[in-house]
This record gives sequence, C-alpha cells and structure tokens, in this order.
Amino acid sequence: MQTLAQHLTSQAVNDSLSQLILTLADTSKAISHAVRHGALAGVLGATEQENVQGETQKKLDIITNDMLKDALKADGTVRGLASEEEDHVVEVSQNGQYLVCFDPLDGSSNIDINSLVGTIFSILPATKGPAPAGVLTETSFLQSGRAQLAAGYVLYGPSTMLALTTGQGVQLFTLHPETNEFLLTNAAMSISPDTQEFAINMSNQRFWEAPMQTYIADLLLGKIGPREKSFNMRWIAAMVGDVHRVLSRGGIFTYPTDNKDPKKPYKLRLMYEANPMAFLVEQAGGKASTGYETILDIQPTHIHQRVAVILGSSNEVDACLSYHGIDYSEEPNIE
Ligand SMILES: O=P(O)(O)OC[C@H]1O[C@](O)(COP(=O)(O)O)[C@@H](O)[C@@H]1O
Ligand SMILES: [Mg+2]
Ligand SMILES: [Mg+2]
Repeated sequence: MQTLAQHLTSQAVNDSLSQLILTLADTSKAISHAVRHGALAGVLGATEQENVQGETQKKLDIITNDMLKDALKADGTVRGLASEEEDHVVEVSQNGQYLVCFDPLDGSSNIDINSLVGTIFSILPATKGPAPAGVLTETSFLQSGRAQLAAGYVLYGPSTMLALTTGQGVQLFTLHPETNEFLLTNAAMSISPDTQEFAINMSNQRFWEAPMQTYIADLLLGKIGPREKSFNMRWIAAMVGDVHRVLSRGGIFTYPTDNKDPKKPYKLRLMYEANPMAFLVEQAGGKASTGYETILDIQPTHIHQRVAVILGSSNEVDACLSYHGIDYSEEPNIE
C-alpha cells in the first residue's frame, strides 16, 4: 500500500505543497492520539472561553487549534492561517506560499459522548489574494473555493482516516495503528449519483424555508409521495462524519438556512467547512450548493462567514435544488 508521501510523489504534487500536506497529516496523528486518550488525559469538557462566534470552546478545540498553529508555524511554507477558533487571521511566515484555513475539531458536541470528530483543512495560494504583495490581511484569504490547491479532513473514528484532494480526485488513507503511517486504502472515492439516504437536523424543521420544508416532507412520504421511493435518515452531528458517509456510500447532507436565530441564518462556516468539503465532494463526482449558488463559486466577504450547505449525490442535490426558486407564497392550486 502506498504511503501518503509516495502518493503525493505519484501525483506530482510540488515539494512545498507536499511538505505542507504531510505536516497537516502528522499533526492529525498527534491529534488522534490526544483524542484517543480522552478522559485519561483530562482533555474532555468545556472551557470558560467563547470563540469569536460566541460558541463555548471545548478544551480539545483549543488544544487541537494550538497543535495545528504550532505545526504550521514551524513548517516554513505557510504565509498565514485562519481558524474557526481564532478571532483574526494569523501571520505565519513572510516567505510562505500558502494560506491554510482549518476547523481544528469539527463536531465538538460529540467529544464528551465519545462519538465522531475530525479536523477539516483547506489550502489556498498566498499570492492570489486581492491584498497588496507583502501585506497579510483577512482580505488575502477571501478567495473563492475554486482557488483551493488542496483540501481534506481527518476523521477520528474507530480508525483514523484522511480524505484528501489536490484536484486529482479524492483519495482515502487509513492510519496504521502500529506503524503510525497513513496508507492509501481507496484511490478514488466516488459518490453515487442516486441515493435513498438524507442527513439533516430534523429538530430545526419548523425554522426552515419553504423549499426545504417541502423537499424533506416529500422524502418522508417515501413510496407514497412524489419521489416514489423510501428514504433513510442519518445524523452524526459532525459534518466530517456525515460527509465521510456521503463519500463512502452516497447520500445528501444539508444544514439549510433557518430562522431559529434571525441573526444567524446559517450554521456551517464557508472557509473551514463548506469550501473544503465542497471541493472533496465535487472531486468525487457529487455536488455542493447553498440552494441558490454553487458553494465553490461563492466570493467570500468574511473569514468567519457562514453559509447554507446542501451536498452529496448529484441527482439528489439536483432534486433538492428543484424545490428552490419556486414561489411558495401562493396556495397550491388543488383541482
Ligand atoms: O448541533 P447540530 O445542529 O446537530 O449541528 C451539528 C453541526 O455543527 C457542527 O458540529 C459545527 O462544527 P463545530 O463542531 O466545528 O462547531 C457540524 O460539524 C455539524 O454538522
Ligand atoms: Mg465544524
Ligand atoms: Mg470546530
């Protein structure tokens, strides 16, 4: 089986980008180790702190953020980083070629129940940002998802897995527990175009917009509804776990717009969650949209920007999108 390093060479990924990906992978091994020690290492539970988005930080949110930050600072290829757990972008090295955006620990609410969590990362070029050369500002990061050079996630589950794209399909690596080496276990992840499985937090149903209400209602009607087939539902409460399932066996995953808190109509973050996952999903033959716009085409306006997300099996995403853009304000014409 190919190691991650051998795989990057076989894909002719340039030396500096390979080095950065290997640094992220090595750090994720250390994170996997910390996560596995859980209560034994006293790393479970929350802190008294909130992040810039007003969310209480778990101890592991801070520990994993610091681990990634330290590793990226030592790497030498990184110009700057942006993290879900950092208020502002962090300047790293004047000579760095890359910007790294990451969610150090996705699925924080799963930590204390020993369920799936993961790390999500996105690598952008440092030179293409709209800011003047030599100046690193938040604006340098505001590039569309199409500019990503690589993206991936590491899932800390029964086994630790790395899903990676450098724009040449999606490859899956499994961390060998004895040799501590990521080995290629799926050379071409591919999302089936059709599915009978959906993932959504149903408890928010009353807060969704009309298109999502109608779409999900039709899925729930199963064989007797307009879709004429039964659907199964799954919700891991960690995007990284839900997207991994979609990449493994197809499905549709959505965290749609809702009006639960009118000041926060979207949950997932564009730069740390939606963009890297959309890159992986498109590279595996799937689709990723907000309902109205392709995620990778969004021009970001803010590093901590949030968006609605609908991604997965291409025909099912299309089916969901067909409910959008319809005027639901008029009563249906029942003959
Ligand atoms: O609490 P909910 O509504 O189930 O939301 C779960 C969603 O929130 C997230 O956990 C947000 O990510 P963080 O844990 O990194 O804040 C997603 O991974 C997941 O899809
Ligand atoms: Mg997250
Ligand atoms: Mg997180």
